[in-house]
Amino acid sequence: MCISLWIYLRGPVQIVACTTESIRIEVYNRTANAKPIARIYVSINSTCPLLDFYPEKLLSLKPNYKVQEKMKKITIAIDGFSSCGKSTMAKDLAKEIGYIYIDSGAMYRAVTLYCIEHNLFGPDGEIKTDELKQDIDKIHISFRLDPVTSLPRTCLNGNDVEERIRTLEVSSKVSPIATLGFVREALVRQQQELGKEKGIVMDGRDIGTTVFPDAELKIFVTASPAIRAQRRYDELRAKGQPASYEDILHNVEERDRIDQSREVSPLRKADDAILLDNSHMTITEQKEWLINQFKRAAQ
Ligand SMILES: Nc1ncnc2c1ncn2[C@@H]1O[C@H](COP(=O)(O)OP(=O)(O)O)[C@@H](O)[C@H]1O
Ligand SMILES: Nc1ccn([C@H]2C[C@H](O)[C@@H](COP(=O)(O)OP(=O)(O)O)O2)c(=O)n1
Repeated sequence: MCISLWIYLRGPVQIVACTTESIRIEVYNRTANAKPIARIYVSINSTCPLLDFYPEKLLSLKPNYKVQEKMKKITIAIDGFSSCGKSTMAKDLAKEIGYIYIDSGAMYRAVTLYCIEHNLFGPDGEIKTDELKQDIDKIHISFRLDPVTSLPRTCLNGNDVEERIRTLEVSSKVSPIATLGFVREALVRQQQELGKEKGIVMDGRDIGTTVFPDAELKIFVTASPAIRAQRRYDELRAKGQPASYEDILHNVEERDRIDQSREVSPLRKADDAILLDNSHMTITEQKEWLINQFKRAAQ
């Protein structure tokens, strides 16, 4: 078993719970303060050794405590099609209300990057499933908080891979990886562990249906494939990464197809999810819309 923790500790630390399955640590201000400024959950499970931790309160530079304090702590699931703005919305909301934000897609992307780097794709793009199964114990995913942006950065076996998991190569290989039952089982367990205490916004494909079926607020986001491809194209160009609109559109459509048709936890709207088509909404408009949904659900 291997445990690695990276966190900027800003105060006294207290281990509040320690079982054979998990350790829960709270970090306090040096000044007397009843509330922890960070909570870290580390799950230890020999069949699922992927580790995650999240310094909760450090996520928010200025969380809107006024909104949060008088409301109940809930779970927010944001699912939907590729590149429609799920993580943008989820991050914006989490910052506003001081919740944990987890990008579950980043976890599938990190497993994909591991496969690329360890030659676990065959010449025709087929996954060497048996070898990946053997290696799954060696894949450690965690989130490290960026001290400048206060947003989580994805780490794979201790290395920051936040940029490398966003390339078109990873995007084009991630959907087949996400169809594998044993990969999904390992990641879903981790995601559920992270959300045990509520106060979390998680985005992905199966959050409202499989990971948190009891979430108090479920959103299902969509936008037209052309608009989604354009958004991803603009993003890659802005980062100075080479991009072809046609390749991205093809990738978006192909991933939609695989995500919707896979056997395990296919992408679908939960019956109790609210549908949002943000094709013609600005980022600010969708943020305001989502905050209103939160206020209603957390009352
Ligand atoms: N309403 C919007 N209008 C224009 N661009 C948007 C909107 N929402 C998100 N974006 C941009 O679209 C791109 C994809 O958004 P992202 O949040 O990464 O999508 P997802 O998490 O669904 O894959 C990002 O560059 C983001 O800034
Ligand atoms: N909960 C999740 C999250 C992502 N996935 C899969 C499906 C997606 O094609 C990949 C990558 O997800 P990601 O959210 O990063 O993809 P986009 O940002 O929408 O392009 O992972 C999944 O199967 N289940």
